[in-house]
Amino acid sequence: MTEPTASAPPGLAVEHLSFGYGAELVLRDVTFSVEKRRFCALLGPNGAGKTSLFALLTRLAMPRAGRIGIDGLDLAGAPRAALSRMGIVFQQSTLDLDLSVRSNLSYYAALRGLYGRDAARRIDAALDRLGLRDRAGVKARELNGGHRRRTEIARALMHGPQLLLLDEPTVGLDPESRAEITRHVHALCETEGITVFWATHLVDEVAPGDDLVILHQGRVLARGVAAEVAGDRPLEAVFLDMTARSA
Ligand SMILES: Nc1ncnc2c1ncn2[C@@H]1O[C@H](COP(=O)(O)OP(=O)(O)OP(=O)(O)O)[C@@H](O)[C@H]1O
Repeated sequence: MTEPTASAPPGLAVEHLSFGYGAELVLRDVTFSVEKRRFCALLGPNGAGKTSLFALLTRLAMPRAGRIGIDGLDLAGAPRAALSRMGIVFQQSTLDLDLSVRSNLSYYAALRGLYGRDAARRIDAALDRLGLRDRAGVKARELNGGHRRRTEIARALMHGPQLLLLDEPTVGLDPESRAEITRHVHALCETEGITVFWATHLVDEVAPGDDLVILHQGRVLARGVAAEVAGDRPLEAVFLDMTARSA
């Protein structure tokens, strides 16, 4: 995790961000940055503010204070250009269950202004990336939870984003599918060279070499490489201690 430099802006920069739904703030002076092509886990218990932060990153909500940079672009100043660099997987599934995997991707491609051969090529590439080519014709309703999530990740990558945001993408999955999706996205980060920002409340989804931001009650309690944040103790114990201490 590095501070921004003039030559290489971070994939994601969050600076002094504050936000609340009413009088009370649910994000307070949140600051961190993620270097390009890194996997960063946003780890926080229920109610920490993870989904609220995602709402700000995707401009579904506006901050009270602070700034968000995407690949060197200011999200408030150049929202279209900044958003076009992002792929997003929300916590709640947004697949049309009555459409096939391919049709779900085609529909989304059209929304992104992608048609014809270009769209077909991108869809095939996205299906291959997520190991879904043999399920292209299957209705989303007939997929298991893990394959539905993979379809959403494939869809989020179709327009070639530099930054992939995932809000608790393994919620509701069985342990095997959860481990598989977590592994898959870590691999994508390496092979595709994209920056990944992954929200979770589950410590076992964080690899020792990942960047890590621990969020609790709207505040950043720790940030850095996960192994360094953990030190010589298991990350789970450090996380539980930190969140209990600040409660
Ligand atoms: N629409 C809303 N109106 C008012 N308060 C809200 C709203 N959405 C969230 N909150 C509150 O904001 C705080 C942060 O919630 P948020 O959903 O961002 O946390 P989270 O880390 O994503 O939690 P979870 O893992 O449970 O989804 C919580 O106290 C929550 O009750």
